[in-house]
Amino acid sequence: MQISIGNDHAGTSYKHAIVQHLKDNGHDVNNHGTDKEDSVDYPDFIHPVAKDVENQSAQFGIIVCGSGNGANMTANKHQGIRSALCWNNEIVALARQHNNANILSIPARFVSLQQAIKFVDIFLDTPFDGGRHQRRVEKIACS
Ligand SMILES: O=C(CO)[C@H](O)[C@H](O)[C@H](O)COP(=O)(O)O
Repeated sequence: MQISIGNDHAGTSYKHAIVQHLKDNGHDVNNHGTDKEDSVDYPDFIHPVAKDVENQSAQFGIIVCGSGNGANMTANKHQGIRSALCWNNEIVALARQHNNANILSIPARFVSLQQAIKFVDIFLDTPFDGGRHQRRVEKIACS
């Protein structure tokens, strides 16, 4: 599966571990950085991930910053994006099952690395339920 990933300086260490985990599990990864710990502006590294998912050059995106909020707000500015800020396993699963989320936003300063990697696995392994949720998801997009 083609996955795009991006992060700010608060998410760099988690990003590196997540990229390795994804590659170990046979996924292709577009890493949009940042790859350093120097302070950066998260929109610069999140917009490219959202564009990849929006133009379907990646099936899913993973974005990582300190609280997850700024990255999530940035990604959701893109028309075709449903980015979910998640902080426990159930919320990750529901983001896929009920909201057909295509980007996972991880709050690196508030969850452990082990939790973050588990969130990625749940996100990629959980299908959208469709049904009544499809009707609701279609109403999210503003015309
Ligand atoms: O998007 C954020 C805030 O909503 C992220 O948490 C950033 O990583 C955070 O703002 C960075 O803060 P810093 O003090 O500049 O490291």
